[in-house]
Amino acid sequence: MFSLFAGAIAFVAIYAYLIYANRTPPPSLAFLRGPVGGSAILGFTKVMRSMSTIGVYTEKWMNEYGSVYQIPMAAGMREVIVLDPKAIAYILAKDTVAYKRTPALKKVVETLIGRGLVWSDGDAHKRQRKAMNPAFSNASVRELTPVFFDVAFKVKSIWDSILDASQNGEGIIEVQEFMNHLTVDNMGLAAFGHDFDCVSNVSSPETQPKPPAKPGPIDATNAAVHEAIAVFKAKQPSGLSAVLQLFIHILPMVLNLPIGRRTMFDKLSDALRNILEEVYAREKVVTGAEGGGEKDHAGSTALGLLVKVDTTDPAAKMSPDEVMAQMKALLIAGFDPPASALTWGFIEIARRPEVQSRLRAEIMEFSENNGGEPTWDQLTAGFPYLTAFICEVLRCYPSLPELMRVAAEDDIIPLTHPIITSDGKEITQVPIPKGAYVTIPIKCMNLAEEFWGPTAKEFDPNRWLVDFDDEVDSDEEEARGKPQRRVKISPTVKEKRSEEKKLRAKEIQGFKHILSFGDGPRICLGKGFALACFKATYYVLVKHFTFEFPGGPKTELDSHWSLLPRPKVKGAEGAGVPIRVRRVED
Ligand code: HEM
Repeated sequence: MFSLFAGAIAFVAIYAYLIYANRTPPPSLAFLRGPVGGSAILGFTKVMRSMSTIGVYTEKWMNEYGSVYQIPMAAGMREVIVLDPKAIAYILAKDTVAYKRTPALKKVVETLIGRGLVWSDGDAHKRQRKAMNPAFSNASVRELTPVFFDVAFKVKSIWDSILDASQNGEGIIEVQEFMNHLTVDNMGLAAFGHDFDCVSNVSSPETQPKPPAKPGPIDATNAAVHEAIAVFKAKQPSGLSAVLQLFIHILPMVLNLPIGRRTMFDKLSDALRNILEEVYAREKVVTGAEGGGEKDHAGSTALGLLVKVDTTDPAAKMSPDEVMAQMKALLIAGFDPPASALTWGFIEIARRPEVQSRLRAEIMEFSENNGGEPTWDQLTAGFPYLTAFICEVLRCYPSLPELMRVAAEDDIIPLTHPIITSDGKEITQVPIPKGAYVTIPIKCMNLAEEFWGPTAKEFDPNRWLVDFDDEVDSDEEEARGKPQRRVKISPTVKEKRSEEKKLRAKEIQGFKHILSFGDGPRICLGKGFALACFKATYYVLVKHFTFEFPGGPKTELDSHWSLLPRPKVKGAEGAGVPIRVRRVED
């Protein structure tokens, strides 16, 4: 009886504290303005993290309170939202040292991936990044580009057999599922030198005719990864899991509860550990690390390179656990974001016939003039419309909608434009107290009218067709030497573009002024890898097939959470994106 009474008192006290904490910012952040209210317990967590409203309120509040403001989140926690380009560049430049992953995020990474590059900070991060960079350099991606074409052609041949087996030469193909499998095969072959053989084993949903069965049993290692991807794709967090995740930042131990997603992570982790141990052991033998072997194979894949680092450079030495964590990170980071972005690209292709025709025209023109598939240099220096299309996919659909960091020390953040404090003063720098949670809302920065103008929310690859001479990045610079292909620009488009050049988006750092790959020391390691894979995949599949939604271009979309947010067609099973595919007529 007494314990019941004590429990009730404790509950009321915690509830009252949460209400109080949500109403009053801590003194160190009280100078920042921001929205008040929200739910007593959750603050604004729900609107900030819900798929349908992510970015929407962030932009509205930026217009109201300026480019740095604070909001109450779950259980009295406060987040400082930063939408100032200079401030973002500053924070991300000091990433891993003055700004670090939050304890909750570290816990997620540790649970799912292990204590490798993605988990580490400071010097440990620098050391591991240095060891991994060469495997993802332009020179490596140039070598790997034929792998991306091979995997795309594998998808093509399966789609051909699906269309051959159909009555009317068309098929409703679950494109997201194929993109999941394609990205895993790309990672396996390019990074580990291992064929996971996922593309040939896409399960056949009822919407598509069965491709001819592949003879022979599936290798046990590959079966494990196929199963993990299937779980991953189908699993939506349960209601309880979704609620608990709102509290992850204050109670990281909720991750240890045996809720649906944790079980899914464990399964994925186990499958990956088995696969990677096998690949690691094999690679060690091949590279001669365990006596004899074909030493020249070392360095040909990311794994080969890591094993070589492991054995030849004591300063850069990585522990076996670190190597394992890197491999898991590569498989997960190299699978989920690119599969999601590729799928978004096919969604836009299916609902915008004009974009689809223009992409195909550019690809056909190259094919007719050159024959064969383009090299990495040709993909990088040419194909302006394909490049613009990919930039627009990345801008509109960033796989990570936001980055969150915790300040490891007191700091002062510079601003591009001043903000007004809660007592009406104008400030050009923002003091950030140690321990403050700082959020960089990637999706909002990519889509805010403040930076991208009145058409910010529209999917329009044309916005990227400025003179590429102004917008050279290092890849394009390197690929020069070949004649540049130019797009003919009409006077109206020219005028529109010169307006766009004045847009504040130019103030944003990161890849082509978008933050989808992050920035600073943690900028996406696989950026070049992803871009080459996207270009090869669209080149092959858009050249040979047409895409349309069975329900027409206005087909409604919904969202699905696996690890990261994924698109789905409203009402479709799991993360389903069924698209009607036909062969391109000669
Ligand atoms: C559309 C494709 C991709 C997107 C949008 C994307 C996005 C990102 C972002 C935003 C980060 C920074 C995370 C942070 O600062 O907390 C990141 C880091 C990373 N990405 Fe990617 N990524 C993509 C593809 C890839 C691929 C294909 C690979 C592997 C080949 C990869 C490997 C990594 C790794 C290892 C990191 C961690 C880097 C570090 O902590 O130093 N990513 N990615």
